[in-house]
Amino acid sequence: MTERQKVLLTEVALRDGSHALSHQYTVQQVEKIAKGLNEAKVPYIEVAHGDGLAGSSLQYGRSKTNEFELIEAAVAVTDFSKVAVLLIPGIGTVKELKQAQQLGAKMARIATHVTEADVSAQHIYAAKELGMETVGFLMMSHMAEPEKIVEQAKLMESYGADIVYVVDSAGALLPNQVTTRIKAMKENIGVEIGFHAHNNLSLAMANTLAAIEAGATRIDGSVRCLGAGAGNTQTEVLVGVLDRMGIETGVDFYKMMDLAEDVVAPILPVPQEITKNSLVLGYAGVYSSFALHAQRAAEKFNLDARDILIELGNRKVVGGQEDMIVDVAAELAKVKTFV
Ligand SMILES: CC[C@H](O)CC(=O)C(=O)O
Ligand SMILES: [Mn+2]
Repeated sequence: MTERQKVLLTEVALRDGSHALSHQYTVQQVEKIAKGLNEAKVPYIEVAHGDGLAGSSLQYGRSKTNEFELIEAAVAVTDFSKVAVLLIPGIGTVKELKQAQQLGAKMARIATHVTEADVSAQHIYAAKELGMETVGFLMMSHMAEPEKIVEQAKLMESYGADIVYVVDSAGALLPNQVTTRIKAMKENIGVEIGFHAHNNLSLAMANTLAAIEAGATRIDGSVRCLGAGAGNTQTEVLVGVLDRMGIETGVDFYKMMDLAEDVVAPILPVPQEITKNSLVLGYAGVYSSFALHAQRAAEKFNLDARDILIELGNRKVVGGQEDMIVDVAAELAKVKTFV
């Protein structure tokens, strides 16, 4: 009998999904969701502020609950799933990484802009020293050609990353662009390859399947697609689709659907959908977590948030440059008063 192709899933609703809830998760909600994911046998559950460890701030949005309490709560209810944390060097530090590891986090995902992998060295070394499975997470991968991504992935591999992810932070990639990126990595790097999608152009599932077909074996999903912008690839749907394709995830399809419907849906302020602002994120290639900030700036300056997002895309603004959102809005408002 031939062995079934396997993919390992990381659930990001308790990290990327935090954006959809304006970082207002409570310990009770995290306990319930993590328990359900554990029972459904999801291999990894990421828990942190939406912008990673230490992201709670005026710039990125304040968390309702200290993320270490949330990590502790997730670890306490999981005996199968491993808890992962995400860290952007410069926002989070080795100190927070150590704290998360001491609380029981087993995987560290170190995220950098796709052309700045060199800033991940210290944090990847530290995560490996702490005995954590370590992922290099190349954000905004639509902004670099496959050759550049390979070069950056090789750097992360050289620092000790066990896995390197292509991250479609803006939900801007088209399936053929995912294929060329993952294929180039597959041909040139020796570690496992992962893929993280956003659904702004309604392509999260198609892009995820393209990534798997091209050789990705680590895939991110989010229950009810909770995540920044239009959210991520919907985990419970992905589990069903992969099963139909004969690809094994080890995740219990019925338990994932029940968790989505009975536990996650009731806590959502509004269902996650492709709104006009999230569609424009994908269209203009803008970091998904900018949508809510752009909406607030639009209200303040009496503008259409789409115009702000398009201009941010023109200027190739990247994660970490949230302060540019208000600057761009102010400039657009000034131009508007002069015409
Ligand atoms: C933590 C920053 C960012 O939201 C990571 C991510 O999920 C992405 O780039 O899509
Ligand atoms: Mn994301």
